[in-house]
Amino acid sequence: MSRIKQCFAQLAESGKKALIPYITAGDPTPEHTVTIMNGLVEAGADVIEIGMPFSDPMADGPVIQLACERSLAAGTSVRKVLSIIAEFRKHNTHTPIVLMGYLNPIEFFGYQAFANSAKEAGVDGILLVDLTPEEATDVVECFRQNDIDLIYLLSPTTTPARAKKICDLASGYVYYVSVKGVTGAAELDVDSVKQHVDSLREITDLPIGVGFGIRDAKTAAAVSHCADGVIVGSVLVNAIAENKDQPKEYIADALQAILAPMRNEMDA
Ligand SMILES: O=P(O)(O)OC[C@@H](O)[C@@H](O)c1c[nH]c2ccccc12
Repeated sequence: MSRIKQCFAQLAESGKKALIPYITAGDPTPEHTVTIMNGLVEAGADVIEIGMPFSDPMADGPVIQLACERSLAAGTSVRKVLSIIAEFRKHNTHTPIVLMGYLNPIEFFGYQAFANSAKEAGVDGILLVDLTPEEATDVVECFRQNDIDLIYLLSPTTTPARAKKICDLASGYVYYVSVKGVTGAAELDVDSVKQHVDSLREITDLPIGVGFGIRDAKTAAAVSHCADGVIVGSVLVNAIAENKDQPKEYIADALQAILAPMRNEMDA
């Protein structure tokens, strides 16, 4: 059983929901990332979503765009991201890692080579923002061969027919994007999220994670009541930006101070 599947199964058994923080790898520098990841686990992360920095992150708002810039300026490459994950895996073999990114750098690296190296580094899932299900066949095969789960995005405007097609390709979990727009959205309507998640339940048995616009413990808890997991990005990435000149342990603490209350409120 994949690490992601196992994680959601264990959570379901104990009546809990997955807390999935997102950070951009190499932000502010590659030397920071493992320490920050350890902090996220300590604060109660069940899965970690790691972004591969990209120069044109079209689904991202300003907060994550700037994180990509900091990371690229510090020399983060695809290979570097994988070595960061391998480093984390030396002492953590239980937390599933989902790599999030855009197609271009991976196409350049080579899909097969990337999928093989990702597996070797300890990656469990991959979320490629601009991979449409129509184009997916070859790419999907490279990841399948390596038992890497394919996480797909579904949005408020995805039709039921398309959602079904996407869910049939997906494994691990599906990611419901709570709002139309980019990451770091200000407002999220819990009632509308619940309605959409309920209708997705008729299409798929996969766990459903919800992300975009979750920035406080109250919202995280409210969303977790109608989904299987919550994904939290920009509020954490913003805390990295605000503390980027501090020691890495200090940054890790700042992120824990945001994530731990979410964990508490979700489990309450
Ligand atoms: O930042 P937010 O609003 O908390 O949303 C999570 C999101 O950042 C993370 O999952 C993510 C970062 N970049 C993305 C690109 C597409 C979809 C999702 C993402």
